[in-house]
Amino acid sequence: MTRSAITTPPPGATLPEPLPGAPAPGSPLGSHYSRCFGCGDRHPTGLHLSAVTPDGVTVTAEFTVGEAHQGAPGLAHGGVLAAAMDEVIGMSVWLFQRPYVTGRLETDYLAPVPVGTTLHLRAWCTGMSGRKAYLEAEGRAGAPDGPVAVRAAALFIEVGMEHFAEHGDAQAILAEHHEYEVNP
Ligand SMILES: CCCCCCCCCCCC(=O)SCCNC(=O)CCNC(=O)[C@H](O)C(C)(C)COP(=O)(O)OP(=O)(O)OC[C@H]1O[C@@H](n2cnc3c(N)ncnc32)[C@H](O)[C@@H]1OP(=O)(O)O
Repeated sequence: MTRSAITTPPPGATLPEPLPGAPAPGSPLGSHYSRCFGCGDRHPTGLHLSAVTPDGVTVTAEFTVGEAHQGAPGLAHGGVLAAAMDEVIGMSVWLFQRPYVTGRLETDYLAPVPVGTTLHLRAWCTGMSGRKAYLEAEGRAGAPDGPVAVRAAALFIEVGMEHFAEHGDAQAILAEHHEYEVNP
């Protein structure tokens, strides 16, 4: 991965440990929003990622490239592949039980990805420092040990839950996250 200094953990960054209450290894991670382009099952043309965590700190997921995801005829759009990287990284950082958003996402495209290909995605954290989490992801074509078609490195920034209510749709949050208080 040709990651930049911005997505490289600084000296002293720490690696996450599985937290109490983390999903059991192999158990599916839920969608954070049913209409999310990345993971929502109610999004008509989204990526429909469903993920599992093998160990409480990393995430694996599958994404099958569909007709709605093309750039060149018959090939996945690069922005859609970046979205898949963003989503699987977002799912992995969700394991830390604090809300984060993408600050920076760097993507390397190593091979074209034809429609119908299933990408086997994996995301992991390379370090945490204050509000910053440094993460990487890869997508392998056809099998978990298939050739790497896309790679990413990212800087995610921790925010308060109010970030989503202030800038987004508070009613939609309440409809899906019953544990969330808009005015705590
Ligand atoms: C209800 C359930 C929902 C659950 C929802 C779950 C959603 C997950 C979805 C997947 C993830 C996404 O797509 S999220 C959507 C895409 N991303 C976004 O919309 C984020 C838009 N950006 C922002 O809102 C803001 O810029 C923030 C929050 C990232 C940062 O603003 P801030 O809180 O004011 O903090 P700020 O001081 O600027 O930055 C903190 C530190 O991070 C550094 N920093 C910040 N951005 C960058 C950057 N791009 N490149 C380098 N460094 C950066 C700063 O230099 C600083 O370093 P230092 O000076 O401290 O050293």
